[in-house]
Amino acid sequence: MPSNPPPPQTLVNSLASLQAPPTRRSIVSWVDAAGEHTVQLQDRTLVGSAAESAIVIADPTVSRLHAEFHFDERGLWVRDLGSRNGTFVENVMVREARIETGSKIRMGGTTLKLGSEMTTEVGPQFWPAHRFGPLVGGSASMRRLFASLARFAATDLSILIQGETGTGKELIARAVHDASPRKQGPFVIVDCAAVPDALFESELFGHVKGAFTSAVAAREGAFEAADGGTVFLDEIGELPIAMQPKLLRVLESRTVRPVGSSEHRRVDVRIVSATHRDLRTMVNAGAFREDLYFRLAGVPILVPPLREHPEDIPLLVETILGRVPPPELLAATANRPWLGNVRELRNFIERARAVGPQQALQMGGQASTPETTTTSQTAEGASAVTSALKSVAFKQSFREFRDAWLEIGEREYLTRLLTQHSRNISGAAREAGLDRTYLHRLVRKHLL
Ligand SMILES: Nc1ncnc2c1ncn2[C@@H]1O[C@H](COP(=O)(O)OP(=O)(O)OP(=O)(O)O)[C@@H](O)[C@H]1O
Repeated sequence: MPSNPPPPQTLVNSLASLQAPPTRRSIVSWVDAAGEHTVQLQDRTLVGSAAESAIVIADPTVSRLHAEFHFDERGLWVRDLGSRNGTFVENVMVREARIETGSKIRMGGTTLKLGSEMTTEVGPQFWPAHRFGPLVGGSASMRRLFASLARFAATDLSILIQGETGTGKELIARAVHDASPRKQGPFVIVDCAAVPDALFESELFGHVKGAFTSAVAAREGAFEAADGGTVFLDEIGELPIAMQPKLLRVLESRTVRPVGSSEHRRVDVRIVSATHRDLRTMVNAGAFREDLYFRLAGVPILVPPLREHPEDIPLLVETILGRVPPPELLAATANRPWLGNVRELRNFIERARAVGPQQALQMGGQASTPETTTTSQTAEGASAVTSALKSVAFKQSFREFRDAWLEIGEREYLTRLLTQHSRNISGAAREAGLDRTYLHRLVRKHLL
């Protein structure tokens, strides 16, 4: 593994070498119950309502394996696979037909429009499986994401993961590390939202004994601890502006200088960072350095919110539950906004395990914003807990029951604590006897 810093031009070149010259590709666009979609066609592209299809159409009038697009030397074809409601090209029912840019293809009640676009993408556009390491997802957007992760994990390029809270950014960072040649090396997480400004430099680069008053012993920073592996900079948008040039210098020189030391130490790390913010708008607002942004975003990855790929919910529920979910649980997860994304879905499933889907729904799993968390809601939460306890379905193991109730109790405690302290984390942590960093994590975990 190269330990010397790749100069920016090399970074650009190595990215360019992964890209093919622009070519024209066929795309189809459609609107269904899950929203608007555009997908690039491969040599053979299966279309249906089954989650395993390359193009998944959320429409019950579309058969699970409805039709196939395929190319041959004469052009692009659509072939009906014996679907229930048929495939139509310009309103004529077809078994197989050649189609061209602009053609309208109707499958059941959904119309797909054929278009084209210039692209430089190479490699498999869709990951062939519904899993990538610990991540699950069979939707087109997740399988496209998995294909990018697989492709870039093998490189040493810096990856910037952007997505709403609970979309799986940390899990993605781990999956990238595990799929990379550095997988035997360490994976070190720095939660930039939880590090006090004064300790940032020491947290990242370490310090020598006596570097500052509380430095009673030398301490290794995250970069040295991750030597040979990956540093995951979570919530990178919270990195104080004063730290940004220091981080940039380390990324450029691939050396760190612990606080209080004059010695520069060489480190060999891969950087993966994540944020729920749009760093580009922060750059425009002067809150984030443009040069650092480009250093971090060698490969920008956008993780879709759960509401944009609701077809993945059943698979996620099954994975979280560890077995085929009962129909009433699946029904309870449908048509909800899931503002807290997969984390909120996980919390909901854990509550539903303890009290059943209906009670879990009544207890409210939706993310509440600071502005909307009121004392009356807290009281409602408390009575919901009390009534939920009365109707516990003692179906699961003791361990599952206990864990689910701990979650409920934890959330209730934190809600009251934060309300009492007007969301002042330091004050709340003091009263609760918790470390501020830990409280911060709990608050994020429960979407409070
Ligand atoms: N695609 C997925 N497959 C399986 N589990 C997932 C997936 N995405 C997220 N999760 C689960 O959802 C929860 C939240 O994921 P994670 O902590 O990675 O989100 P995040 O985007 O980093 O959140 P935050 O921005 O709040 O830190 C975790 O329990 C994680 O295991």
